Amino acid sequence: MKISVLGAGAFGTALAISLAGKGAVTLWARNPDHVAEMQATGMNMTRLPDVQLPVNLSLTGDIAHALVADVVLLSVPMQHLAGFLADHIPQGSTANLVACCKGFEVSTGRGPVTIIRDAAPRATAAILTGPSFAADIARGLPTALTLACASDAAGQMLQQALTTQNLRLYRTTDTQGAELGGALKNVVAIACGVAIGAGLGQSARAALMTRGFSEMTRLAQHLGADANTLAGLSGFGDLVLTCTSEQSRNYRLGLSLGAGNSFDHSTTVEGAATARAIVQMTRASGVDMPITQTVARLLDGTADVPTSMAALLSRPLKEE
Ligand SMILES: NC(=O)C1=CN([C@@H]2O[C@H](COP(=O)(O)OP(=O)(O)OC[C@H]3O[C@@H](n4cnc5c(N)ncnc54)[C@H](OP(=O)(O)O)[C@@H]3O)[C@@H](O)[C@H]2O)C=CC1
Ligand SMILES: O=C(CO)COP(=O)(O)O
Repeated sequence: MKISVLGAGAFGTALAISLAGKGAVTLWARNPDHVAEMQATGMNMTRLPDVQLPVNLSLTGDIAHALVADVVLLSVPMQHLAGFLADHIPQGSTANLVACCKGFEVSTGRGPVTIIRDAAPRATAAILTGPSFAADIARGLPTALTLACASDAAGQMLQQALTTQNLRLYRTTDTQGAELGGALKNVVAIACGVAIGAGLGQSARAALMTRGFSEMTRLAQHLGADANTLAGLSGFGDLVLTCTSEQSRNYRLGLSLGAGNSFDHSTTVEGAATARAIVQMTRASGVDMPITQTVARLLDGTADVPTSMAALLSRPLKEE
């Protein structure tokens, strides 16, 4: 079984390291200088410093070479996925394509699996998502993720192919639920970061996590996804990790916003664009998404932290 990972960011590199422990893996980076640097140093200094790349991991800038694989992992940021597929994956492709990104596209409201299906309708489209920091996977720490694929047979094959000694995959056919969990938890993590950054305390964070989970489940059910998927690794599991750790870039963006500090906007923070995408998606449907709307307003600069918190606290009282 030959596996290729397209995108040598932190997550793609970590997955490639883990998978190289059990077979032939190719890691593709778009920048030839980046490939040369990784080959020379045996590390991905820019994206995953301090981690040695296995000697059997093949590094390439040649996408045609990388596409000769049984399974292709797509590890580019969400807002670039559609353009990346249009540039590199033939429309008639029958490959096994696994999205390794989290979010919704601002311009169309599509999630990663839908984007893959639209770009290559004959391909097998799947998503790998759940609670995991790239640095943990790369260091071989135990991690459990969700592999979602509409075809259970293909999902079983991918589950076997992508499970490693320390990376344990659970399987579902609910791709929509898996997409939504991974996308929405990032938005709630920004909100939690804001609360902690603004000094509102751990109780406020617990409230945001719980009501955020309720919001995630509400939207998922409205769209026809399975609430059980949201309660699993790709939803609840990733929410817990991302809302409680400063390793998370989404949470750190929230911390900066809450504390009034600057933030490096070249950092990959999927929840920012996703908050905007979800607000657009839900505008007509009437699904109540107060935390997502608050995060979108904070990011757009149309509300400040005290006003936003006051607005959340003054919502009409209701049953839990
Ligand atoms: N980091 C983590 O712990 C985890 C990340 N994820 C998800 O993985 C996805 C990727 O994140 P992550 O790896 O952390 O991001 P990084 O910021 O570490 O890296 C992004 C990578 O994408 C590449 N890239 C950016 N734009 C394009 C493009 N248009 N075409 C091709 N390649 C492109 C970058 O290339 P270049 O270096 O040349 O700029 C870089 O290699 C995100 O959706 C994230 O939510 C999921 C779980 C854990
Ligand atoms: O998705 C992640 C953990 O599962 C990584 O979180 P960040 O993108 O916020 O760093």
